Amino acid sequence: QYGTAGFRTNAKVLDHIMFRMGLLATLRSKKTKATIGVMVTASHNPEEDNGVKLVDPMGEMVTPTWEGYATQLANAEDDDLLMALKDIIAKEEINMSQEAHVFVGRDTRSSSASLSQAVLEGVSSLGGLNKDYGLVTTPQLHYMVCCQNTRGKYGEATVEGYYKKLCQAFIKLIKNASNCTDDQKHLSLDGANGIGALKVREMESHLGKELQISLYNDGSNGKLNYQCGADFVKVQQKPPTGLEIKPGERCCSFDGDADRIVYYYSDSEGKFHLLDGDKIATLISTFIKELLTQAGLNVNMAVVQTAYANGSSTRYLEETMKVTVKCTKTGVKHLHHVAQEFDIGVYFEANGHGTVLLSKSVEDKIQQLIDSPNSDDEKKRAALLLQNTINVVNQTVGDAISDMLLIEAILAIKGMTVQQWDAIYTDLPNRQLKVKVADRRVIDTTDAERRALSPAGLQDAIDALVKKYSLARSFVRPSGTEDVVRVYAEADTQESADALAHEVSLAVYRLAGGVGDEPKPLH
Ligand SMILES: CC(=O)N[C@H]1[C@@H](OP(=O)(O)O)O[C@H](CO)[C@@H](O)[C@@H]1O
Repeated sequence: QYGTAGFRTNAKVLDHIMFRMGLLATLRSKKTKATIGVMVTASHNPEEDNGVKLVDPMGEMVTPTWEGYATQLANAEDDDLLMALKDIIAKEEINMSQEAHVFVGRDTRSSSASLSQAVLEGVSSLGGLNKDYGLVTTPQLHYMVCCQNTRGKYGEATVEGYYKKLCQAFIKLIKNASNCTDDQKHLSLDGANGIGALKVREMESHLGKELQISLYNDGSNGKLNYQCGADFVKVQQKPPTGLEIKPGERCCSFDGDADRIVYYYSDSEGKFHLLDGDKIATLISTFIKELLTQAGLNVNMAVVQTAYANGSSTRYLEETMKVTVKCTKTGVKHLHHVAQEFDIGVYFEANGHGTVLLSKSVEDKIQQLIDSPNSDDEKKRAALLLQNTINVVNQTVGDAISDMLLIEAILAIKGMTVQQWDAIYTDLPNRQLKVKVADRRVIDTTDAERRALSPAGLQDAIDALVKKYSLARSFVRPSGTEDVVRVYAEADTQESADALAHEVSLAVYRLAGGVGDEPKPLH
């Protein structure tokens, strides 16, 4: 039901672009008669400084038409702005006397205050009504927009309401964890020097003693996402700077706007182990599946992944867990929509962005079990656990805070250590690389981006390279957020994954118009 459309630029984003995003959100609100959110936030790449995300309850902002309007407005010269607005109003048949409501949030970068001010001015200039939530995480703004558009059914549209909803559910869940020691209640958290760190601090008083968080990279001196945060940890496959990692201890990293999370630990030999979005999806879906069985509920559940999901996770889910797995294009908007097609859809990108969606009919069935005098104790317990799971989850979008609470609760209830969770299946070694090309649009893909249709010969070259290695898989796709082609490879050993990724990068460089120096081998 929810979608975001990102708008980013490598150049310094000027206030006037933000002003125009305020105009766009106002038009969208008038068109849909719903509240729209605008989040001013950086991308995960510390070099790409500014961005804005539009939170749209109709999920329509993600269609090419509205993305096109965003570009049209952002690029219009001052003299043409009125024309561009009139054009959109006419095409969308927008009734300008309709009220408009826009919620605005921002992250902790020093530029965010003036950028969000520009958004607010854009909204006011078209007569829209705005509410400035100030410093919030992206998923918190999504939550507010949802509460507003469901007239409070989803919760209370305040930051306090968000903490209360999630923490109360977490505390109810954790009551089912017997023999949880203080050690197990401890978590080290890398806040990516971003808004998530501030918000976790704010939330702590609601958690009581049930979860003890040591916060690192809390923004007091480091730079947002720089050598820390979920994306750095996932791509570099190493711990963030600024976090003291003690052997065996459970750690996690948020990204800068707190919509992604990854877990990790280092073993007694100092080897780093990453538990990414695929491991998270596996843990959550297994937990929910067990509860559904205990509650005697037969519902249609699926895990939604992208091509970046580790092959081992897909195999484990399908073959061992007998869970339906779907693969979509990269980008949460794609995963979210596919997850909605199921009674329960657990979706995660490998990078740690994801959540769980539950249909109204499943929620009703769970409530009936809780209310029914005929349910036995086991069924009732399972149904209550499912209900509190639903309440701890932010169903509007992937949310690092909510995911963290759910994961912590599951580990405590199952009495599972991070090592046991990691041992559910073993990731295939993998490598992600980037290749610069003159025009990344020359690469066209199909089959959820797993196969390249163009340029000619590229897919054949990849197929031939993959054949050289065992358990290997590789694909390339143009990034949607950076001017690069991304290369992914996995294989039975790290050396093979690295070699395959390098060879595929060379094929891209040669067949898709690489620029600059030829990619060099990793070793
Ligand atoms: C491989 C990878 O991590 N890709 C990321 C990245 O997209 P690209 O289209 O690959 O640039 O940014 C997206 C938005 O944050 C995120 O949804 C996606 O998963």
